[in-house]
This record gives sequence, C-alpha cells and structure tokens, in this order.
Amino acid sequence: MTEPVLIANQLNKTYLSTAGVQQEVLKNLSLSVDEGEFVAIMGPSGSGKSTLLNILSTLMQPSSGSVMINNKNILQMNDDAIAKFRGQDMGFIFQNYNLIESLTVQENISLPLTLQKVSPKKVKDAVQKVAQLLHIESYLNKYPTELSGGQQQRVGAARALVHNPTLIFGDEPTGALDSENAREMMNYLTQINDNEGISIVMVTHDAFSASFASRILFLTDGQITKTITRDNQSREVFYQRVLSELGNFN
Ligand SMILES: Nc1ncnc2c1ncn2[C@@H]1O[C@H](COP(=O)(O)OP(=O)(O)OP(=O)(O)O)[C@@H](O)[C@H]1O
Repeated sequence: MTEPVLIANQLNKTYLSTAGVQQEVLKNLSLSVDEGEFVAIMGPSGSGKSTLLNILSTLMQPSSGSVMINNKNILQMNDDAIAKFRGQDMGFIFQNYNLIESLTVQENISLPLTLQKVSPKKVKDAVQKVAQLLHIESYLNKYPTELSGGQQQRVGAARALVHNPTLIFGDEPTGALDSENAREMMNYLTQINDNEGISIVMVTHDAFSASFASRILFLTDGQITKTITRDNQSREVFYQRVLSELGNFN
C-alpha cells in the first residue's frame, strides 16, 4: 500500500485586510497526497489555490489546522528545522523561475546543494545528471538573462530537482510558457514522477497541464468541491474531462 507523503488536516486561513476586515480564504480544508502521486489543484481566481500551496509547502502558516510531510508536523518545527527540511525534501517550481541573474546556470542549479554544504564533486555530478535529463548541458555556463523563457523554466526545474526531493510543489509551472514548452515541461514532470517516484503538487489554471496529473482537486471559495481521478484514461481523454468540469465551474 502506498503511504501518504503529505496530510493536511482541517486547514483554515483568514487574512486581515488593511481596513481591518477578515477574509476566510481556506475553510476546514483537508487533503492527502500519496507517495508518487501527481496532484493538480484548479479553481477560479481568488479561490485560495496559491494560499493552499504556500501553506502545504511551509512558506506560510495557516490560521489553524495541521500539515504533516513525511510524518513530520511541519507547523511544529523551528525555522532552522524548516529551512533544512525544505532544502532536503522539497523542490519548488514557480512561474517566474526565481533564478539569480548574477549566477550562472550551473551555479543557480547548484544552490540547494551548496547551501547544504555538499562537496563540490558531488554537486558537479548531481548538476550533470539533472542537466542531461532536462537537455540543458550546453548552457550551464551562461547567465539566466541569455536564455529564452522555456530554457529558464527548465533551469528552474533542474534546481528544484537537483537535491532529490521527495515532493515537488509547482505554482503555475507552465504559466509563462508557450504551448510547445508547456508540453515539454509537463512531459518532464511526468517522467520524474513515473521514474523517480517523486510526488508532485501543482496549482494550475490550465486544463492541458492539469491533464498530466493523476488526480485533480477543484477549489471553490477555499473548499475542495470536486475531485476527479485519471485512473487508466489516456491523457487526451482526461483532458476532455477536465475541460468539461471547468465548463461546469465557470
Ligand atoms: N497576503 C494576503 N493578504 C491579504 N489577502 C490576501 C493575501 N494573499 C491572498 N489574499 C486574498 O486571498 C484570496 C485568495 O488568494 P489566492 O492567491 O490564494 O487565490 P488563487 O486561487 O491562487 O488566485 P489566482 O488564481 O488569481 O492566483 C484572494 O481574495 C486574495 O485577494
């Protein structure tokens, strides 16, 4: 039986506006993600997707509720333990890549390992391996500004993967890509999910990207109002299903 890598229980999040008005953005939301699962989170703008992802990935605290990752309660860890945990167990892929312009591609990808004080030889080997997988070996010595958007996105993905995380979080990982690069990124995520058993939790508004997931959670007003699973359907058939579900929502 597969074990859950992530269990979120009864999450609530309330923001206080500058005018002092409280807004409940997540409402008693619970979910779990199994080892090796690929989960997409969809929903209308403002439904709480990014807030949920930020809480699941330790970047934000909920108002109440708990989050367990690999059997550890991440809300009870101190800042040092959280930083170490993020560095070792999690990978992040964002829409805007978050690459550091003054560092080369090689240095950007190395960052999670350098921060963990891994030996230079091991860092080099790990970067080579991930660069091969993502077909970016030829521009390891370039700077991010010399690359196209799709290339930068692949470098961001390489950095998310270089330390062998057990869980990858993506916030609109194909948001800035054209359709060809989006397809390539999703094929790549599918490959690491299938071959390395890395679990993926991804927020997207894009039906095409979501159709690569094995399960899709639809969020409305801070609650999961619908879940669909791909089971043994082809991606193409699942894509049609996602489109029709989105039609029901909009
Ligand atoms: N830091 C914050 N302070 C106050 N309100 C916030 C904050 N972050 C988000 N919100 C509000 O919480 C609600 C949910 O925002 P969130 O970004 O989680 O939604 P989303 O589903 O990811 O939206 P989108 O698809 O537009 O990115 C919105 O109404 C937003 O204005």
